[in-house]
Amino acid sequence: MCVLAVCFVGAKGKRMEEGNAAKERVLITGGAGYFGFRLGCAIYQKGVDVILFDVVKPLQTVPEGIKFMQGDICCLSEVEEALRDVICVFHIASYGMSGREQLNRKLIEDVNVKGTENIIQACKSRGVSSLVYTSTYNVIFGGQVIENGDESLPYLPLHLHPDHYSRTKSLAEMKVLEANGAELGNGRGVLRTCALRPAGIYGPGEQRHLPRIVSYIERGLFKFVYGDPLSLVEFVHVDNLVQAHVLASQALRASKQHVAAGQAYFISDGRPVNNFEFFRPLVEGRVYNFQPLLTRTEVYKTGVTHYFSMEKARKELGYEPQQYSLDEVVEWFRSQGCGPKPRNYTMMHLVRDGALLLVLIAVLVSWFPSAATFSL
Ligand SMILES: NC(=O)c1ccc[n+]([C@@H]2O[C@H](COP(=O)([O-])OP(=O)(O)OC[C@H]3O[C@@H](n4cnc5c(N)ncnc54)[C@H](O)[C@@H]3O)[C@@H](O)[C@H]2O)c1
Repeated sequence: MCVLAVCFVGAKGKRMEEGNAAKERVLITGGAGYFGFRLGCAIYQKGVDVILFDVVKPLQTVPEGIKFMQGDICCLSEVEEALRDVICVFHIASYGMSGREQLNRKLIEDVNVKGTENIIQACKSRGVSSLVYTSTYNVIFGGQVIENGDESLPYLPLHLHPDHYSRTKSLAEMKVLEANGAELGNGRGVLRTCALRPAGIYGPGEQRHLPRIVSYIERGLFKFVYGDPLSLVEFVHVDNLVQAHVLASQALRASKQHVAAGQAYFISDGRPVNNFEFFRPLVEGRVYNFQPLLTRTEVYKTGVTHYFSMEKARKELGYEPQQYSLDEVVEWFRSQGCGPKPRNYTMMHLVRDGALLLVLIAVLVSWFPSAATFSL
C-alpha cells in the first residue's frame, strides 16, 4: 500500500507563500540523497519552490522553506499526488548503485525501471512539461576502453552489462528519452525530456563511494581495486553536476528552443585523471573509516580507461565545469572526526584483557575434569 507522508519544513513554509502564486515549483526524486539534496538547496537559492521527494527522510536538516515529501516512486498514486503544480521534475532517485544494494535485483528493477515509468506517466497526467533524468556513464561503459567518447556512441547492449543497476539505468534512460514529445493530458502541450550521464560524483559529505575508497586504501586493496596506474577515468564535483542539471532544465524550455529535448549529455569535471592521482589527497590526508563490500562489478570496471568529451554539454547547455579538488573533501572528513585514531594501550584495554583472561581460565578449569572423565 502506498502511504504518502508530507512534511512542511521551516518557518511555516514562509518563503512559499510570499504572495507569488505563479512561482515555479520543481520536484526532485531522490531528494534525500547526496546529489538530490544538494541540487534542491541550490535551486531553492535561485528563488524556485522545491519539493524533495524520497522514500527516506534526509539525514541533513532541510533548509527553511523547502518542502520534503516522503514517498515511493514505485507507487504511482504517490508520485501523481506529489507532482501537483510542478513544472519540472529532476528524476534522481535510484537503487543498486554500489555495495550490498547491488545484490537486490528485484528492488533495483522496481525502483529504476518501474519507478521511472511512473514518473513519466505522472508527468503526462499532471501536465509537467520538463523532465531531467540523472543517468550514468554506465549506460555506455561496461568495462571496455573508451577515450574521449561522445554521445554518438551506442548504448552498451543490455545483455553485456556486468551489473543490474547499469542495465536498469540504461532502460530507464531510454524510456525517458522516448517520452520526449509525448502529449500532456488536457491539451497542456508536450513533455520535453533529457538525460544527464554523470561520471562518479564526489564532494564534501559524499558517503557512498569515498568512505569505501578510503577503506580500500587502509587495507592495501586500493591497487587491486583501482587497477592500472596508467588508466584515465573521470569524476564530477557535485556542484558541477548541479550546474549541469540547472542548465539542462533551462535548455528544455522554449526560450532555449528546447535544444536539450530528447538529448543525452555526458557530464564530468572535463579532466581525465588516474584514480591514484585523484585520490592522493585522501591517502595523504590519512582519512579512513567504514566497511567496504567489494562487488565483482566494481573491481571489474573501476580501473579501466574511460572518459568522455564534454563538448556537447558545453555547446548546447553552456556547461562550464569549475575546478575543484579533493582537499575540501579531506577537510570535511576531518571535521566529522575521521582520521587516524591513536592506538594507545589504556587502562580500559588492560581491564578488558584481564577480564577476557579470567573468562578463558574459568572455561579451561571447568573443561579439564570432564575431559579427564571422558578419557577414562
Ligand atoms: N554517486 C555517483 O557516483 C553516481 C554516478 C553516476 C550516476 N549517479 C546517479 O546519480 C543519482 C544520484 O546519486 P547519489 O549518489 O546522490 O545517490 P543516493 O543513493 O545518495 O540518492 C538516491 C536517493 O534515491 C532514493 N530512493 C531510492 N529508492 C527510492 C524510491 N523507491 N522512491 C523514492 N526515492 C528513492 C534514496 O533513498 C536516495 O536518497 C542516481 O540516479 C545515480 O544513479 C550517481
